[in-house]
Amino acid sequence: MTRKKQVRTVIFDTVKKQKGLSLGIVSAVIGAVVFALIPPLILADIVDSITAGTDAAFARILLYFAMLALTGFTESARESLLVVFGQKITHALRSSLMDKFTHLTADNMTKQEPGTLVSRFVGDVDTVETLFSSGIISMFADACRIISILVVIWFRNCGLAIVLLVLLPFLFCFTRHVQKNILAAQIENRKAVGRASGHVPETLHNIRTIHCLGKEKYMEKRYDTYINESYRAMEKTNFYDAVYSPVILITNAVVVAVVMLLSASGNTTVLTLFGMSAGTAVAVINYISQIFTPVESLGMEIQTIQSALAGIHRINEFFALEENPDTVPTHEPKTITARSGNVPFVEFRDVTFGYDKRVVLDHLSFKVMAGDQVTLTGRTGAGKSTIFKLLLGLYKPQSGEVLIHGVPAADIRDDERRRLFGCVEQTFHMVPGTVRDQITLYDSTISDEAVHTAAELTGLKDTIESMEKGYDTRCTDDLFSQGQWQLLSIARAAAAAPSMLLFDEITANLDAETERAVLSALKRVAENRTVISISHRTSAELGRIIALTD
Ligand SMILES: Nc1ncnc2c1ncn2[C@@H]1O[C@H](COP(=O)(O)OP(=O)(O)OP(=O)(O)O)[C@@H](O)[C@H]1O
Repeated sequence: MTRKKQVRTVIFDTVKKQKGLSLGIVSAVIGAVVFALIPPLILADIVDSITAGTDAAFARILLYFAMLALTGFTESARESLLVVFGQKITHALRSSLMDKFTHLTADNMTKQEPGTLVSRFVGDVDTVETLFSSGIISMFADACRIISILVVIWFRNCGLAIVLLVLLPFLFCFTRHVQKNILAAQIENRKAVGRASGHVPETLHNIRTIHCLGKEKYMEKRYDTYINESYRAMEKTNFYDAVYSPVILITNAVVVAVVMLLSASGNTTVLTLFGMSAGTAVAVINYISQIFTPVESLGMEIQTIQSALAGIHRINEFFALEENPDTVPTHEPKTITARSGNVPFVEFRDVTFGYDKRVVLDHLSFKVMAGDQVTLTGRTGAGKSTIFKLLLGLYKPQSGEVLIHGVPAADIRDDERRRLFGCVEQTFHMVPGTVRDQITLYDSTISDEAVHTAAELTGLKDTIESMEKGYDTRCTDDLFSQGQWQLLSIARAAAAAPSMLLFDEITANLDAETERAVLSALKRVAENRTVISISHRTSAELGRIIALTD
């Protein structure tokens, strides 16, 4: 099932939750547009009074400054409220992305590249924030400002209004051209940055192989290529950024000059369109600079919006990925572990499964009864670990059924799954925290007694208790040897007292002596439990053998 979440729904939910803030933004936007129109009109009046030889009332001068202050105040209120709103959106989006990530199907989760994922959580979400702090709402405010100024100019100097009406579409086309090129360059840059950020963890992950094969230069070169691609894309963006603003400013200056020249001409026809009083001239110059400023920022805002759209598109793609179904069980909760009798603990009934189009398991059938201890063997890539993934409900079979006590494995609830299965893999995956946290995995239902018993069963008790802080020692990579980590892994599996243990080649990376220690711990923990283990080596085999053949 896929939750119908999209960037749009996250934004609407935030607007609904932040009603006061949203209302404040709307008032500040309207206030800023209206108040910005008034000062030039008052100024025109004052100048006309002075040129007519009458006294410019002190109150009017005060009002002019008060209006200027009010315009500044509403504009900064708008900016501040938009920044706060943008941060609320960022918070909501990151929470939703994390929620989505934790619900992804195993298949989708393993396909995520770390670099791309990070750029989605950080870069793409930031672009959506700028959509609000300096994008869509500022653009709407600027559009309202342009229209309102045009209307006022029309009543004061219709010739200038006509000039602006002719000029603005050209400016708009120029702006669009610049924006399109900037967007293309930004997408190129984002891809290159994604590749570069993915390259660092990839290098770290494979550092030993790189050193062994002497591939340091190759890795450096690849990183340089990604950085250069990003640099070239950034250069393109900077070029268009640098060209855009001067063109707008020069046009502003030319329009003012032309209108002033025309209004000073003696031609009566020209004067019917461009003639104006000294006060109106002052107001008009003011308005012209006011109309060019929003046109200039409109260009930047459209650019912000376009790059945010690319970010929104990528986030929506992520939101559209398939999720694990909400485990609404088809069975009564807490009944699976209790079932026994003739129902097999595990049954693979004519199971066919593969990743993408490649078939890994082809019509596989076998049963494991409660208390059985079996070992899966087969050539590498035969699908042994895949059987575990199906058992744990991480994947569903393409045909056939994987049943745990008669219930499809994928339908088992998460809390019940930990009571059913204890899984030990080839390597230990540490969680941040103490030795106790490694064993309990933060499950508060696992008592201290269970933790101690698990440590004792695996032979780790003395080692842990000899540490200064015992079970409360914070774990670091060098706290235990490889074999001891593996024993801790077995303790983790045993602590929840699961009905079944799954061992995936747990002695694969160990020397002979450590292997013996791990195997004897494994045998103690496996006593009276159902066990399925994967093994290439006969020494590690446990009970009945199920061989996977081609
Ligand atoms: N998440 C995945 N996406 C795509 N292919 C996968 C995935 N996991 C495993 N495979 C492929 O499926 C096949 C079976 O893998 P699996 O790990 O189950 O084999 P295995 O028998 O456990 O092998 P080994 O003994 O080497 O661990 C392999 O060819 C592997 O490359």
